[in-house]
Amino acid sequence: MILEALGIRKGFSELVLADISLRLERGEILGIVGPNSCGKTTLLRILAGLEGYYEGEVRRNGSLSIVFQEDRLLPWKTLMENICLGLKYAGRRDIEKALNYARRLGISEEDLRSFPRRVSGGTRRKAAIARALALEPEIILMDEPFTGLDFSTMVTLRSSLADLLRERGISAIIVSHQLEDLLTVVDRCVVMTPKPSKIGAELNMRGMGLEERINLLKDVLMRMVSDHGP
Ligand SMILES: Nc1ncnc2c1ncn2[C@@H]1O[C@H](COP(=O)(O)OP(=O)(O)OP(=O)(O)O)[C@@H](O)[C@H]1O
Repeated sequence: MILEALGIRKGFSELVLADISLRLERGEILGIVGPNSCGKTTLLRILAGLEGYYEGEVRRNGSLSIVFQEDRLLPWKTLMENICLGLKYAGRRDIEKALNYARRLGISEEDLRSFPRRVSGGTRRKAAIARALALEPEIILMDEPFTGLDFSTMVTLRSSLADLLRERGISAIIVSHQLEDLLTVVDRCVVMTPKPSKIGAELNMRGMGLEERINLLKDVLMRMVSDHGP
């Protein structure tokens, strides 16, 4: 186990996460799906240590980076400078390695030298992911990495990202509404119920083809809708 959540409970004006327990194994890619506002982002923030108050426990056995839903790039710095920002603060000099992650994700040399406003949304998303990978974390948490991208960007990002994670043995949790893209890359998937949310189902998808994965998830979602209402 590299990351584990035990009995997480968290609310704001109302209870959002009622009782969430999950476990990420070393080298595993875990998907999280769930209805709007069930608390997926809040859960990622708790796993990353960014939420001050919650009940339950998070256990972590490795370094962690998070990719937020918004790219959060500094507009006055080039993509290259943005990607290397964390390295600079960490006092590290392995810039070439960081830029290689960016290239592997499909960012061109020209875009690397450009400011965020000059490049496409897809390239900004890739830069945000490259910035997180540049720190060479053992765990990466990604909030909606495939959402809002055009089809070809999504397909190339999905495969280059999965290759990089597998190659480097990085353990990952990916939250996504893009079910087909998510299911293509995960080993396992957990499904959250509507809030106050719990884990409604846990699906081991290793060794399954995409169609089988989609059908399995569809069945589970249909069952959960009939149990919890729309
Ligand atoms: N800082 C906050 N203050 C008050 N309420 C919050 C805060 N953060 C989240 N919430 C509320 O908690 C609930 C869960 O939000 P969260 O963004 O975690 O859900 P989500 O599943 O990621 O949503 P989506 O599917 O829309 O991305 C929502 O009702 C949201 O309004």
